[in-house]
Amino acid sequence: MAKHWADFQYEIYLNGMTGAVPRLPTDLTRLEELTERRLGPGPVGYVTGSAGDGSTARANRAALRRRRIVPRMLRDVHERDLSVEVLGRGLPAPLALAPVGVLSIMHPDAERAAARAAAAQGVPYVLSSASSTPIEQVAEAMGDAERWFQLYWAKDREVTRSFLTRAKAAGFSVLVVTLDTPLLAWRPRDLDQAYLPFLHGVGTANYFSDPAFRSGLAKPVHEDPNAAVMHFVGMFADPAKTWPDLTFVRENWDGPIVLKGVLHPDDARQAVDAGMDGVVVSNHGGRQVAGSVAAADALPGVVAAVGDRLTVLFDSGVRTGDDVFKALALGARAVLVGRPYVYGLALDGQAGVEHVIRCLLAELDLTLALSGHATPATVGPADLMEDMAAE
Ligand SMILES: Cc1cc2nc3c(=O)[nH]c(=O)nc-3n(C[C@H](O)[C@H](O)[C@H](O)COP(=O)(O)O)c2cc1C
Ligand SMILES: CCCCC(=O)C(=O)O
Repeated sequence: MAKHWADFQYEIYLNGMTGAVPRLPTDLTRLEELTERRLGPGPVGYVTGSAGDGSTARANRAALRRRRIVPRMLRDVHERDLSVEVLGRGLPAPLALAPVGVLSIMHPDAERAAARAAAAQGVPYVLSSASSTPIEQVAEAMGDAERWFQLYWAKDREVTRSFLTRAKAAGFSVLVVTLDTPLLAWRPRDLDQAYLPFLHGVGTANYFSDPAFRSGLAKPVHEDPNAAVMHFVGMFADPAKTWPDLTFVRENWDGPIVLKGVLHPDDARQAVDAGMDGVVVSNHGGRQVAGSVAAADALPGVVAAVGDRLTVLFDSGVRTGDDVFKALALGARAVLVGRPYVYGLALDGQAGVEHVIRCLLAELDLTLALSGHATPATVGPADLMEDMAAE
């Protein structure tokens, strides 16, 4: 029998018999406000902030809330199974932790804590290129748990080649190539405080640990750390790249490759032509193009264009189990979640990240059951209706 994630509900109530209540709220939409009070203004602005006036991040939430579930009754949901197959791997649930850089500004245990939490709960951890912990050390913290690597596709080919070699050797299976960040967007919350996390003593240790990166520096990192950070800022991504350049990535990675940040159906079709295995429909949590289409509004078009040829994943704005349900209903195979687990990390380290995963999946399990589904496979557009007046 598959694990019933909803059992977490009665575990919480039973623990309550000894006076214990969860350390963090079980309504994950409340974590942002708590994090605002916990972290310093620089880090909190960086994690909660978005591009421009924040309209894309708000649109992401609105597009999910606007879709309402139409539950079905009497459909035997006694035995449920949330497991899904994604890119040839069996996952216990349709969820992965999104790549998030510089986690050391959120919690001293940083990427190791997030990776351990993912491993403990069995969901894939997607490690950011811009992590504050080197690739190998994250792998070591994870044992043989499922791990994916997110590539910032550098100007310097040798850095990209080196990252891919290191990630492969460290047991990362799926490559996630982020396309939506060829430049860092206009982010007023960071600009108004003149706060660029990489310049505040946390650097991007993953780059600093890389021999190919270091060989591009005029002076060793410890002699001029700010110059090293500015070198990173100038080379971590490459606005000159075009679709044919993907050949290089394909030739240097023999596992599945997923393109993250696809919103237009024609770009999804180009991903097929480029021999890719999947896409993440995402607007980077509203952090890149202000005024962009909401990710959930872009999802059906991408699914219609390539859903039979590529694995379509989704992120941007997922905060609750019913949000995950809605993304599945719109055609996503699985979702990535970003800020909520970072808030969990900031508030309670590894335990906080595990709390977020368990709440999301318990709520998803119950949403499925209460809507008449025993598995994600049966969920589809007929489970949703649109309510333009929804709050
Ligand atoms: C603080 C922060 C740092 C991020 N760093 C990266 C990164 O290094 N690479 C990447 O592909 N996406 C990065 N993202 C975007 C996430 O992977 C993901 O697309 C986004 O957070 C999803 O939206 P959500 O936060 O609403 O769940 C970052 C997001 C945040 C909030
Ligand atoms: C250099 C880019 C860093 C991380 C990122 O993707 C984000 O802040 O959204």
